[in-house]
Amino acid sequence: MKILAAMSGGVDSSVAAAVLVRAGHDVSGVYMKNWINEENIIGHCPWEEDITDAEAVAKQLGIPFRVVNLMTEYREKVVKYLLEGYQAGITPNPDVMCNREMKFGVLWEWAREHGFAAIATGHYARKLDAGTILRGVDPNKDQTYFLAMMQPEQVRIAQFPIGHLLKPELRDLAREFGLSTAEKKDSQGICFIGQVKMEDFLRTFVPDKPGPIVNLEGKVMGEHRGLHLYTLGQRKGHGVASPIHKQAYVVVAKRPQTNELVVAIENADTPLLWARKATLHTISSTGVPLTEERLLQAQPRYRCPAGNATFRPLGDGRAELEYAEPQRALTPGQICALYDGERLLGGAVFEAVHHESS
Ligand SMILES: Nc1ncnc2c1ncn2[C@@H]1O[C@H](COP(=O)(O)OP(=O)(O)OP(=O)(O)O)[C@@H](O)[C@H]1O
Repeated sequence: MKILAAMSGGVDSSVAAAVLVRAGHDVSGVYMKNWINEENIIGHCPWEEDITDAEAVAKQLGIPFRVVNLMTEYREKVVKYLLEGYQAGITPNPDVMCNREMKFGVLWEWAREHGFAAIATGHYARKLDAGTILRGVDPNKDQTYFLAMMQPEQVRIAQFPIGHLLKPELRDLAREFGLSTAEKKDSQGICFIGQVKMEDFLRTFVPDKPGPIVNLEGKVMGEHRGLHLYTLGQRKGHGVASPIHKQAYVVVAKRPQTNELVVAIENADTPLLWARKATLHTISSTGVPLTEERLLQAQPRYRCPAGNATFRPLGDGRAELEYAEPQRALTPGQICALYDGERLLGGAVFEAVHHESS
C-alpha cells in the first residue's frame, strides 16, 4: 500500500513518516504549498525553511519527496471562509477547514490520482479501526478537535502514526531516528499565518471599523477598532483596564447593529459569558450520522475540556445542544467537536447561544 506522508517540516510529521518507513510501508513525502509571502501580505511565513526541513528528513528516510502547489485552492477554500467569517462577525476556525478541505480534501484527490491509498499526518490522534478516530494519548497535544469536521470517507484513508505517543516520547524517537528536525521548535498558530498575529493578518484584508466599547449598563468604556478583531471571552487586548485586582474585563457580546463591543468584569456568573444551551448547524459526522437525540461530550474550542451535553437533532443539519454545566464564552462560528468518551463522533458549527436570562 502506497502512503503519502504530509510533511510540514515539523518534528511531528517527520516522526510520523519515519514510523511508517520503519514499519516497512511504501512511503512518499509531500509538502503542501498553501500560502506564501510573495505578495507583500504581512507576516513572516517560514515556508522555504519548512520545505528544506521536510526535504532533508525525506532524504534521511530515503523516500521520494515533492512539493505540491495548492495555493489557489487554499485561497478559495480556507482564506475566503476565514475572511468572510470575520466580516460576518463570527469566529471561524481555519485549522479545522484546512484538514477537511485541504489535507484530506484537495491533497487527497491529488494523492489518489497518483496511486496512493492513504494520507498520513503528524496529528496527535489515533484510529481505533478504519472508521473511528480516538483522541491522542497525550492530553496536552490531542488534536482531534481539528479533525472534527472530517467525512467518513476521509477518516477511512487517514493515518495518524504518532497518536499513541506523548510529546517527550516523540522527541526521543526523533533523536533516535537521528532526524534533522528532532530539536525544531513546535509551530504555533494557524498553519498559513505562521508567526503572524491573526489581528495583523486581518487588518490587511478587512478595514478597521471603530466603535464604542460599552459595559452591561451601556456606559462607554473605550473604543474598539472593529468587532471582527475581538472574540467572545477575550480578556486581553481590548484596552479596558479593570479597577479590581485580579479581575479583568472580558468581551461578553458583539452588537453589529450598533457596532458596540460589550465588556463586563469576569466572575463565575458574569451575564452573557456563561451559557448551557446553544444551537449548532452544519452537523458533520466522522462515521454514523448523528440523527438521534443522545448524550455526548461537546468541546467548544481547542484546549478546552469537553462538557457533558444532550444533543437534540432539529433536522436540516442543525441541532440543539444542552450542556449539563454552564460553559464559558460559547462562540458563534466556532467548531464544536463532539465525542463519546475518547471517540470523535464529529463536529458542528455554533449558530447561536442561548443565555438563561435571555
Ligand atoms: N504545509 C504542509 N504540508 C504538508 N503537511 C502539512 C502541512 N501543514 C501541516 N501538515 C500536516 O498536518 C499535520 C498537523 O499540522 P499542524 O500545523 O497542526 O502541525 P504540528 O502539529 O505542529 O505538526 P508538525 O510538527 O508536523 O508541524 C502535520 O503534522 C502535517 O502532517
